[in-house]
Amino acid sequence: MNRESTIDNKFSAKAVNEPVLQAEKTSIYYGAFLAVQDVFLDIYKNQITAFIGPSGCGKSTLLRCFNRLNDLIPGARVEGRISFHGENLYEKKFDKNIEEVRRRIGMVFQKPNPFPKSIYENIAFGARINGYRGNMDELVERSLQQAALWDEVKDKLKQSGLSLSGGQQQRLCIARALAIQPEVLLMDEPCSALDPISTLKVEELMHQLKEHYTIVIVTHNMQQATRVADMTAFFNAKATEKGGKQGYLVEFDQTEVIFQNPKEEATRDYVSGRFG
Ligand SMILES: Nc1ncnc2c1ncn2[C@@H]1O[C@H](COP(=O)(O)OP(=O)(O)OP(=O)(O)O)[C@@H](O)[C@H]1O
Repeated sequence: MNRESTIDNKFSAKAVNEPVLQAEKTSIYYGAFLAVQDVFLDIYKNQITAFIGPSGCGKSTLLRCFNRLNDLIPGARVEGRISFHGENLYEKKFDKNIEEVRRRIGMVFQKPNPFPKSIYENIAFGARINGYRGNMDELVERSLQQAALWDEVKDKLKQSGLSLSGGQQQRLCIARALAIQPEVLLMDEPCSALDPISTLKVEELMHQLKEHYTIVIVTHNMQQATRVADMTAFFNAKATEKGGKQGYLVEFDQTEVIFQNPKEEATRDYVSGRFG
């Protein structure tokens, strides 16, 4: 996508909202391998932004940069800028505060990964580590309510989180993320391990959560993107001379534009199921 059309898209969406996170000419490497190149993208407050595109185009790689989770991968490196409320997230100032970055920008993974602890402790543990001094019972209830799980677990808070169904475990992980009061939730294919009913529950939950949180979701499920996302970014990958693949952002716009009237032919082909 050329820079001008990115700017056009940016301005049309900016009129609606302010960006919380921004990628500006962001390229991400694993060692010498350039996985994603020159991404310009804004994530708007209280909106859901979906990343879609074929396997290996760098959706998860970019997502993990938004809370510096890629720092944990040896050899991973970011060029260009990622900013959070206008401040460069990769500045030294944030190096010392990386836990705070990840508290404010939480993450939910593909596979539900509750701690092997009680349902109650799954919520309380992180809050305690983050220095929460308020009423813990209230926080546990509030977080489970927000994650639309309270009614299902209120009578068994001492049971292991691992005793819950997959869909419940994922909502427990969302509750755990919410308990440390983030501003942003990054969700990497949060429903791919769930059955259709649990998937719909998580999607309903996302609609409720966006009133208070900004959400970015990586999804392979295009119906899911159309159901939940306000904005959608379509990524693709091109073959490199060395036989690898390099990801790039093709088009970023309001979800209905991406699915009904995209500007790029590649987007049209992908959303109509012609490749991917
Ligand atoms: N930890 C890593 N070390 C080295 N290369 C990696 C690592 N993680 C991802 N890659 C490479 O970076 C590229 C982008 O991968 P990424 O997982 O971000 O793509 P994706 O679009 O999320 O794919 P999928 O939809 O299959 O999850 C791929 O070529 C992948 O092999």
